[in-house]
Amino acid sequence: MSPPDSDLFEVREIPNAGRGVVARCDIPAGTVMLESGPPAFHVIFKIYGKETCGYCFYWDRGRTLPVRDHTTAKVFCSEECRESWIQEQGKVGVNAWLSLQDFLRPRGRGTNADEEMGDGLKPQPVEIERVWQETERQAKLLRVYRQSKTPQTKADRKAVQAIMRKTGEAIDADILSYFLCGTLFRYKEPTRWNDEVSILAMDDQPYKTQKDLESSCNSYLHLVSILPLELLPHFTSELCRTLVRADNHNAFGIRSGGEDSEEYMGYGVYPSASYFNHSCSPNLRKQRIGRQWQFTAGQDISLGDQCCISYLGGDERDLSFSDRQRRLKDTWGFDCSCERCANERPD
Ligand SMILES: C[S@@+](CC[C@H](N)C(=O)[O-])C[C@H]1O[C@@H](n2cnc3c(N)ncnc32)[C@H](O)[C@@H]1O
Repeated sequence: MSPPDSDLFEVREIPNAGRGVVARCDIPAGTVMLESGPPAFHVIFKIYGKETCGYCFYWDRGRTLPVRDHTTAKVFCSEECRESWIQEQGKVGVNAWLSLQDFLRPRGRGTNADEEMGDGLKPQPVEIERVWQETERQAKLLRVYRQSKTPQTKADRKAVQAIMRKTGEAIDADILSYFLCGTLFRYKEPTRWNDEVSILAMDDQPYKTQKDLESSCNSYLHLVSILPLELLPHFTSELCRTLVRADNHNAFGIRSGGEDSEEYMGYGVYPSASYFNHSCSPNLRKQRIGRQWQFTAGQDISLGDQCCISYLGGDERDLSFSDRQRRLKDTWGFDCSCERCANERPD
């Protein structure tokens, strides 16, 4: 279990910023430092689902793409991408996406991506634990119900129906997709899950509101009720909780055009790219090329320098010290300790 390593950089502890990437040698501007490979797990929001290639994330200015798979509701820019997607998902994966689509289709079930997730305080760890424990209790009933070969008691059936009724009002296609993608990753790549995902920086308070927490718990119950039985033992509340905790600190936005483009189509976690800390004057540039991110030295970097990207969007880099600090705290939950902030911090 170790972070990525290369001839150009190593991952080290950085004062006040956890681990970070440090140059192992002098690196000339323009050097490609890292290509991340595809995301371990990601989501393309439902509203962009018909316009974004399910494999390579190609987006043609909102036009519908030519290759459509009606059963899984995925679209692709080419037959080749469709074939690659099918191969990557495997039989179990394709079946799982079919089950999800069957669940979503009849009721035109939607997305909360752009919806107000409600006001209120961030749930604290104790409250998060309580809600997930209650959810797990309900999930156990659902699992027994689905796996049981013997007829259920009337009371059990009623209990299961009550759970599904309760959760049925609040269905979030985006969280469901994200959880399913993460589940398939762990199912297919258990070693990478242990070595790369479980060691990422995790957020202990990842839910913005109580409603946000409930959406996650409901999505877990929905998937317990519909996933192919083969996947069920691999799909746990612990997995869902890790996916949410990891995405808050590590996800990269998947945008349509350049890095700062307006169309925010989804997000993904790329473990090898998760060790770049933020700087308000970054020395790396990042660019999404299809399914992966490429990180390039934006200037000459000296041996021992920390290699940083910017977590802020285009114009945000011009914000004042206090506005940048607020933005990073609100969105990412940390007090920026980069060199520029240290220099601009009023005494
Ligand atoms: C993608 S991770 C970067 C790697 C992380 N430092 C680690 O130890 O795994 C993002 C997290 O790193 C920390 N971080 C990144 N840039 C920082 C900065 N400029 N100042 C303080 N903390 C920072 C924050 O905790 C943030 O949520």
